Amino acid sequence: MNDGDKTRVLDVRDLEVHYDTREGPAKAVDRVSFSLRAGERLGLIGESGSGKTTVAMALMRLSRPPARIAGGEVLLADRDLLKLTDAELRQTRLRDIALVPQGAMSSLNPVMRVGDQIADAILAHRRDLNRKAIRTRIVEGLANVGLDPSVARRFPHELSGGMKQRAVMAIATSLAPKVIIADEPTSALDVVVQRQIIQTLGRLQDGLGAAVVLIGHDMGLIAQFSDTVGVMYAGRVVELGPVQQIIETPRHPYTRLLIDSLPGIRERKALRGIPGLPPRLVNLPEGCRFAARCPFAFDRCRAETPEQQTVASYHVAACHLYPQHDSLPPITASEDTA
Ligand SMILES: Nc1ncnc2c1ncn2[C@@H]1O[C@H](COP(=O)(O)OP(=O)(O)OP(=O)(O)O)[C@@H](O)[C@H]1O
Repeated sequence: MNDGDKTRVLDVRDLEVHYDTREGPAKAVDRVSFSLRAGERLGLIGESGSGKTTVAMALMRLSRPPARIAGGEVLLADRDLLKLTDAELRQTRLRDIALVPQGAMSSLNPVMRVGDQIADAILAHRRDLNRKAIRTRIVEGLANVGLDPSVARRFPHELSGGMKQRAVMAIATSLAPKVIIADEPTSALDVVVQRQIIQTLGRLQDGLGAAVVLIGHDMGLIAQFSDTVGVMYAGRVVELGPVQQIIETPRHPYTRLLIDSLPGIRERKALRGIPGLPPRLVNLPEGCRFAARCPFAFDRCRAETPEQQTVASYHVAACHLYPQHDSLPPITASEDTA
């Protein structure tokens, strides 16, 4: 029986990433856990600085000083990526897990034709393929992201922003990875192109049967794409659950404020307007990282870090309101304007 769609392809457990600073470690990613099944789409959302890119880099084991993976596991099938040798890691990247990095321009080599860049990615793994087979794969790879075969002969500067992003997606998926991490693949593109790129990512993923982690700060775009949404705040996943539940009955106060701050979820606006600022990540006191901005905070929130609680089926929230409550209490007028 093929139960591939039920198989966990990525299991992230208690991932911790610190930036070493003169004042001590900044805990930019703190015990982040989530898992993905084949074909699943997880959207990871949070304000700027919440740790999304730091997670993406750690999932590829691309963290560089001052960033340091301080703990946890990244299980691809049953292998912990954090324990692989450098040679094993080179084989695993692109083939098992691939990153569509933030900023297409900076990830393309400006002095190399697009086709050669795809060929390089393939050749790093498939020395057995001859020129014709590689050529076929380049044309297929370009077609999969909606690009004409002629793009293979072009240099990055000859392409529009959207085409560059598609070219990056073609390189990242040239070895048919099982997991694709897409870090804000639409930032710096106009709204129409953004939607097209997300649709292309979806089609590409369907074709490959891959799982996707889509990182972004646009709840509309994330909601449109994802099956599951993880909400990050100051380095922690504060809520994780099915997209519809997250939108309709958010349990964590931060998620609720995030959604309430959107003029209309379908209008695809960026996050804005939660009063206050996230905490500094060095020398953090015990307690919930959101407590200072939370309309529901009580003494325990400032003293004890909340762990994830199951709040509904496949839905967790890291908040001391649970499991005592079924849902989030209403925000009163005075709290609303606080
Ligand atoms: N080189 C660094 N040294 C110290 N702290 C850093 C460094 N790089 C990032 N950080 C901190 O790590 C935290 C997470 O940053 P990260 O870039 O992962 O956030 P993000 O959610 O991806 O933001 P964005 O949406 O703007 O890309 C931030 O609070 C940032 O201040």
